[in-house]
Amino acid sequence: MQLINAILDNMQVKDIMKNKILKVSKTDSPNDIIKRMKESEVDCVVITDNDERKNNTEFLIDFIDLINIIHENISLDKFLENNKFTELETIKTDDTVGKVISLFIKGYNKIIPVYDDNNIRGIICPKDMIIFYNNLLNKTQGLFVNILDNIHDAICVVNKDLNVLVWNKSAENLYKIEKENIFNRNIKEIFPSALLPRVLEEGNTYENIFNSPREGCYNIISAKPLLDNDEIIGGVSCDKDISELIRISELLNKTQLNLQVLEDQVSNLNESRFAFSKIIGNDKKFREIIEFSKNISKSTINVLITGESGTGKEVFARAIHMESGRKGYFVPINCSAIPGELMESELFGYKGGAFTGSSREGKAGKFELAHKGTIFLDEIGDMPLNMQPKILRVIEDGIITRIGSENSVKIDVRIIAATNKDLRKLMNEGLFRKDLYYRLNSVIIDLPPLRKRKLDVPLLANEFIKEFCISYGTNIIELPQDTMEILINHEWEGNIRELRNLIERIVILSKHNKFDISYLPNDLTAQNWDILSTLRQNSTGLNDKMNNKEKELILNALNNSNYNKKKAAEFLNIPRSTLYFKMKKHNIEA
Ligand SMILES: Nc1ncnc2c1ncn2[C@@H]1O[C@H](COP(=O)(O)OP(=O)(O)OP(=O)(O)O)[C@@H](O)[C@H]1O
Repeated sequence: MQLINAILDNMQVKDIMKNKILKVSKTDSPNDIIKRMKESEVDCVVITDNDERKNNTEFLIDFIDLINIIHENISLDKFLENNKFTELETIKTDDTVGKVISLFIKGYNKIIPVYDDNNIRGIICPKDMIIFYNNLLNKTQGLFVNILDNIHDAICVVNKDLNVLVWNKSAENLYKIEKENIFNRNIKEIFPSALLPRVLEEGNTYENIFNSPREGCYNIISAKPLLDNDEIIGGVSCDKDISELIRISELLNKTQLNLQVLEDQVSNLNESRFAFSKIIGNDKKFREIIEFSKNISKSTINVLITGESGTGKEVFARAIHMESGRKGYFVPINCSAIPGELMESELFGYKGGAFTGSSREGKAGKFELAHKGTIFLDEIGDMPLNMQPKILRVIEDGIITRIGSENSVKIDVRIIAATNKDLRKLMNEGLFRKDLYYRLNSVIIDLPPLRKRKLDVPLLANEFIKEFCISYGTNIIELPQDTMEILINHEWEGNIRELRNLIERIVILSKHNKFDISYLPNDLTAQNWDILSTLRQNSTGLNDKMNNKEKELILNALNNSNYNKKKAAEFLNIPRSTLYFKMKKHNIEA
């Protein structure tokens, strides 16, 4: 109704009035006027003669008035004298249509003349108004149906007898019932357990009730009674189709589950990759170091790992973290790789907008990231002097403050530092703080260089061969004994890293051919030339010895048989043709 009123109040009388007006004189005969009205197809006429009884100089009479005049056999003039016009309502061209409608609603049922500057400009007939109003109702009803059909939720309206009055397109789709098949039918007949009968019976509102009308179809229903002056005149329900949501949520659950499984697998993989069990080495001293490291893993004691480059310091640090069972991350930071001026922000982070170019949200530092985990300060010997007291403070108080922030954060981080430098020497040179050194070295794990556990070389080499052959998809290659000897005797300044890189090179070069000694880098073969030549010499000597022995045996057989080749061949237990061949090979005259 509000919508109709708004439409009516936005239309002016001049938009709907009839402006075809037939003007007649009061001296004209009523029969003649009726005839002209028919010809002109108008419902009423305007009598234009001046009359002092009215302000208006024009009067309006309609078809019925004229019939009465003829019936009563009086003149038009007499009819006008009877003052009937005082009963006519008047209206102006720019009045709202709403004003006209309210006149008719109040019971007025005659033509309304429309005036503008005291002149009749048009008329409004009750009959036309009924048609206009009816059209308007139909249009607004169409508009409502259109609106309802475009609502994503299924809407159902029933009257107080539970007969369906409204059933929108979404309801058709959701319940697979066409409007024509449900209109005016009792909702209970179609949905015996529908919510609306309960709503009308109890007068209660229900919200967000879960419902699954058929397999794979899920919805949430809200329903409330429709009231007119506290009297229930029907009910409306609104059903949200959440089948798609449920499907997506099931999918999400499944995906989450898969993700969890994958995450578990990855973390198992990672864990096992870095576990102590994956550290290769049978050297007695080295095994003792592994055992010792395992034992201190569970504590939170700070650890300093020393050893030449490539001896496995990071491998040990990761294994200690893994074995410790700490839930946080293992966060490695290479102190020699970070410029001094960035070190503080890398380690402690910064508050948003702390300095030019810093991100607005700020950034957590490595210490924060390692909360409940382990931070690995690799190459600690390269830690700038000005940073060392700050590291000491974190070790002592477990507190960090982001650059630019006034708030300190308490963290729980296990510290493992590593170095291939002599920290004592650095201390003596004033490049490393004593207090920091003594804080870091609660436990020292000193890893031996590879040249001090030479017997682990074949073990490591074969493990790396397996690893790279698998990752490059080649057949597992076997290193000849002489090559292995070279590897065992090599100095390995780069330690395990150098060995690992070399094996990778060999595997790549051997991909399409068999392994060849030339695949070893020149410096390695040059360094080990002595071993190589001894090995070669040994193998050449054997061949020569065997050849000499063969010649000696053949000459003996020939001498004993007086150079009778048949007898000599029989003696040597070889075919005569083979004897001839071998005599030729050893330059023995026949
Ligand atoms: N015992 C081991 N078993 C198997 N692989 C090892 C072992 N020790 C080291 N490695 C491998 O050797 C390489 C070097 O190890 P790592 O980075 O731990 O050495 P590092 O002492 O930390 O070196 P740097 O001092 O240069 O940082 C890595 O590829 C690592 O996987």
